[in-house]
Amino acid sequence: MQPLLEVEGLKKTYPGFQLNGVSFSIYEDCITGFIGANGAGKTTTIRSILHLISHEAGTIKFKGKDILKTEKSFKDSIGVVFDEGFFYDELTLTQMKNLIASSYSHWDNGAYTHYLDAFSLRPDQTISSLSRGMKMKFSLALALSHHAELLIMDEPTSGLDPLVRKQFIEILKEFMDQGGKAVFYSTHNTSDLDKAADMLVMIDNGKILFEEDKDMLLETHRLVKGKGLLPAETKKLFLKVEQTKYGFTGVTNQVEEARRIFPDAVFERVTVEDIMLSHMKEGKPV
Ligand SMILES: Nc1ncnc2c1ncn2[C@@H]1O[C@H](COP(=O)(O)OP(=O)(O)OP(=O)(O)O)[C@@H](O)[C@H]1O
Repeated sequence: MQPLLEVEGLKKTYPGFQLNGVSFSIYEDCITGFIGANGAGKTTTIRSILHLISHEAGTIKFKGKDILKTEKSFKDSIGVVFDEGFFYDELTLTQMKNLIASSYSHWDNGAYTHYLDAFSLRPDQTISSLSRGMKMKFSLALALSHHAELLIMDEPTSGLDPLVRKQFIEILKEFMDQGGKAVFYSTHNTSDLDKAADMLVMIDNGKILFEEDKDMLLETHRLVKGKGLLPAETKKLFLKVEQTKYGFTGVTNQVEEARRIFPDAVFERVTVEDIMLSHMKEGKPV
């Protein structure tokens, strides 16, 4: 796998919070989900990558080149979608598009019209008349209309209904089918990542907890449900385990050992949410 974007040693300090040497890569032909609790540092990381905020240390390379030295070509190569689009409410979609299109070297009006049609958006509508879902679709249409190689999105699906989220995933897959592309997006909708993600990057309290292939994670973890009281000395087999008066439920990545010790327990496949929760303890990393 070829890294398209490499983030190395990113540091950004706010009072009471620090991105602390954040490093990870976004690979070509991969949809990478960026997960973590509220306040973990997802938006701060994305804004630092996009240079919307300054950072104190760290390098960001796109196709092996420092983006500070290739600012214009990096901007041309990425499509960006935020939770709330940065739009002027009083403008029509066409007026807003014209403003944005002029800053890209390879704007493709045919592609833009295609997406506007596909999303049932009217060019003469004003931004203020768009619902949340329509705004996201408009953002996506803009992000996909200048031959971007990498889509970077911060919670693009927050507050959207399941049907729009399904459509969103279909568009991402269509984008990826072109080949040589990559998507990086933060979300709390982990069930979408079960369907769409190839890689997962998890951040907690400003530090990367893991950067893994999703299928590998799902393959190497199991949700274990057993009866009775869990012996204290076996707790270390679990990333997180909960005991009730009826039995215990926990996520393990030591599946063979757990099967040996709990032959009567039920072993179920995990979801991205199970993995995420198993790495968090009441908002703090284990
Ligand atoms: N402009 C700012 N000034 C001061 N602190 C900030 C600023 N922006 C973010 N922070 C702090 O940085 C931390 C990380 O915030 P960030 O928005 O990156 O988290 P997040 O993972 O995107 O959270 P969420 O899932 O809730 O969107 C939080 O503690 C937040 O309060």
